[in-house]
Amino acid sequence: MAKGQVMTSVSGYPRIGYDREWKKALEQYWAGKLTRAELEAEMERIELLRLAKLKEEGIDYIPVNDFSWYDHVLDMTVMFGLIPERFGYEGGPVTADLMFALARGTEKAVACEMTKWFNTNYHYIVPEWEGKRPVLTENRPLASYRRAKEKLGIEGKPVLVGPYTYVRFIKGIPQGERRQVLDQFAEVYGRILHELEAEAVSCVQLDEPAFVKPMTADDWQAAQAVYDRLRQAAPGLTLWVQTYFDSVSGFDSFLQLPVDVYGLDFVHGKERNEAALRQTGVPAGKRIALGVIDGRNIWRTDLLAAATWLESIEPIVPRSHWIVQPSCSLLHVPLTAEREHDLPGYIRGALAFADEKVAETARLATHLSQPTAESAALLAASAANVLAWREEPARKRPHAVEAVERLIREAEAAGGRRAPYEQRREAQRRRWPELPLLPTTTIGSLPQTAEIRKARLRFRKGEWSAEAYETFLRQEIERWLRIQEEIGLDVLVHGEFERTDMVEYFGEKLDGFVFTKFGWVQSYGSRCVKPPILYGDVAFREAMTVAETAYAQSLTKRPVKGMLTGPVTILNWSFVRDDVPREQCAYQLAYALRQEIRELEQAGIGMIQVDEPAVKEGMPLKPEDAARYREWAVLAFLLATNGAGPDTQIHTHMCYCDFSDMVETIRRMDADVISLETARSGGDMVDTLRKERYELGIGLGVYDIHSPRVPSVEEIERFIETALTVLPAESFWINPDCGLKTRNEPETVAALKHMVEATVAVRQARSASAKR
Ligand code: MET
Ligand SMILES: [Zn+2]
Repeated sequence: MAKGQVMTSVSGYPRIGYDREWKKALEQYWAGKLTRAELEAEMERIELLRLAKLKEEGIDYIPVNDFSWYDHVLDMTVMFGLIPERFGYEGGPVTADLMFALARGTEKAVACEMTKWFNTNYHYIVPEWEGKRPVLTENRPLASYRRAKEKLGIEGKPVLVGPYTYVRFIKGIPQGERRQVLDQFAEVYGRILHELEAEAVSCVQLDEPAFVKPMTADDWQAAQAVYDRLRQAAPGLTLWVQTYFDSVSGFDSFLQLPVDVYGLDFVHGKERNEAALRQTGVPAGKRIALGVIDGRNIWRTDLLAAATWLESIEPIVPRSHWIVQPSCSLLHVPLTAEREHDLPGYIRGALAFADEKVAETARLATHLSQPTAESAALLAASAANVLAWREEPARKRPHAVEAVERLIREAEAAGGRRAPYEQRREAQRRRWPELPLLPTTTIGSLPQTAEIRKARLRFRKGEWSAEAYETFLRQEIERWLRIQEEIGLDVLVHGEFERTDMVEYFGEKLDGFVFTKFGWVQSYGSRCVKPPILYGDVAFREAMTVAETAYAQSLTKRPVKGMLTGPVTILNWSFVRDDVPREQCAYQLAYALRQEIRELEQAGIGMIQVDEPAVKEGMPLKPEDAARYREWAVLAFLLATNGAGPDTQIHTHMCYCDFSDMVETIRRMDADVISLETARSGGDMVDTLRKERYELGIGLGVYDIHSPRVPSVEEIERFIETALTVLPAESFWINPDCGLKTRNEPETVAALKHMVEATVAVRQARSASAKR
């Protein structure tokens, strides 16, 4: 007997297409190889294909308007006519070219900023506030709804970034005006919803992930006011407010919003959401969208466990009021695991990308609506599959696990740190007595020319032998060593020419990772990444970076810095197994890197950089979870590095990091030298350093590597002088902001020359004034 129909939904679906045809179309259009009409036709084809797919899978609430030509936040900005002055917009419809201009910049106008969408690797275009009232240039959700209906007969569910979250993202709203701005947006959202209601749209989803971030009583009051207005604007429309990526901050307030469906994440932040749900209940008649399938990760769900859990909340919300769905938009996972034939069967069988997750959602709801022998068997098979995966012997490396446990125990007993910094500094000074004050260096990668990329590809495809490839790499290393010496840099690098990507490179050389063929995920605009998959225990196989680094060192008397990617960064830029705690994986990675550091030391490499650019982005969304994360992130870094001798100089590097909230964590990482990106926030950094004395070695990025512009000697000099007002010269290093792989050779050489010239000038000025 049916206990009530359980509905299914999807919050969003990847837009890039099975062969990344979305990316290809965009890039061809930008290159002038596709007309506007051709682009439009291709985009529509891709959009309809995904809708048809969701329909075929039997999803009840099919998202429309989540599809975008670039970024869904930018779509909202365009819809509101929020075009910054510098783009010369004069009102009216916003063309696709103008939209692309905001995202990519033009000769006359710099692009809008881009930033990470919560703690994902998706980046959105940041809206800017210049005081102009938002308007409705075009009801885009309505247009998407009509397209789906006319072309496929689908009654789609328009998805929009909700007003509260959208306004929270706008940068430049003056203090104290946020409420008023929110009001203006509430009016425009009201019009959109009103028009959707008039079209007889049955249901609209407003995404409010900002509700999982800290929310004060005032914040909730503001949110309540907006939703009251939306309710008035469209009294008969089913309003669905969707949260994800963590638990809602303020469950009671959330449930007071005058909407019909409350969407909650029951994967990330599950314990808190569940406890609140059990405690508070759900107002009678309201429906609840239950995100029980992990939308962020790539593993299959134990559907039997999910069904059992759902049944446990039946006393709180009747089954007929459930909507089952993935925990968030599927934008963050690849499209299908079906084509990954090169992976071992036991891994492929454990994977669920977007399409598999959609199928899981449907399967779960079918069983819950009307259990049959067949549906029950499918659920049982799913549970058996997950169990087998958990027990799969090929994932287990007991020796590594044991060694890691031992290491942690030792670290805990000994405090985890190396010899005291002063002692290390002395040992390092003795090792490199010739190192001048304000040593100059780079962050690791040097320009990756088309020729280098071609060579790597040829080698990968088997067109080049290992010898031919190695000869090529050696030539390139040698050529760049000479260039660096000639520029006059003090600490040299080999250049990372052998690496396509700083995480992939290590993943390929460690046990415990696999790589997909088609597992692309959108990172920003047309750019897609293919994250490695950490599927089992990680273990060191053999030296990963010694050959190139030692070769570089053999060519010069100056120190060559070895380059490793840190444990937390490898973790945060991969899809990670979810059957053991994340920190466990971080420690295993750390142990493998620790062995690599040993190998480097034995090969005579004395300076080793362990890059951790992604520490900040793994930070939990809730402040109350941050301390634990910092704790294990620091421990992972220490486990990787604290085996190094006192006269080995450990460097680390972070870009994308707000030094002021990271300084304590950075200090505890105890690296001898950290290099930070500063050029774009130079002033702030200096301010922070004034307040927060930093005792260990620190390199400040003295120029922005994201732009082709070559900085002048004078401006670098000025920057160094300013920094010297807050940093002791003895601990200050000079470097660019980040790696140079995206820059070309002439601009790199010119910029580095200026950097060295500026440093020399500062050194001379100091010794002159010291003599006086
Ligand atoms: N060593 C790396 C490089 O120079 C660090 C990059 S941080 C994103 O490319
Ligand atoms: Zn960097």
